[in-house]
Amino acid sequence: MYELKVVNRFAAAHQLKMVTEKCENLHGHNWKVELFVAGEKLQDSGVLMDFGIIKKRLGAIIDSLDHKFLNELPAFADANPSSETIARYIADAFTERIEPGEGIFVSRVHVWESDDACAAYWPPR
Ligand SMILES: Nc1nc2c(c(=O)[nH]1)N=C([C@H](O)[C@H](O)COP(=O)(O)OP(=O)(O)OP(=O)(O)O)CN2
Ligand SMILES: [Zn+2]
Repeated sequence: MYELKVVNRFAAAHQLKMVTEKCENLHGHNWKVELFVAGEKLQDSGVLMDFGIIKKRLGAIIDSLDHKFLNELPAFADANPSSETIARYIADAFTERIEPGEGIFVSRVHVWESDDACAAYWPPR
């Protein structure tokens, strides 16, 4: 099995209900996202998938979050925009962009809310 990781970042605002009182106030973070894709078989070129393609697809997803008020996005209509649900959203959105026959899957997404706090999501397979 091979696993690749690409990294991206976004800035956004959110409010979190039912976590701690201070989190209910409107505030923002500079999130860091690490997306992992995995697969068994390399292409003839010796790569699992070109990093450039993965970065471009992740970039489009990050654009949907960057400089947004996350609570207002349809993706978080039913869920607090926590680092956990952001990681799940990114994993699901990337999985939708994988084309048949590409032979990869999203193995993990890390979402760092600060330098010392990170949520990891492993999509079910
Ligand atoms: N499991 C999670 N816990 C918390 C999340 C989360 O997404 N998942 N998010 C928050 C809030 O976003 C909050 O803004 C972060 O607050 P806090 O962890 O207190 O961060 P600080 O930068 O204020 O760090 P301190 O160490 O408390 O100064 C909360 N929890
Ligand atoms: Zn926060």
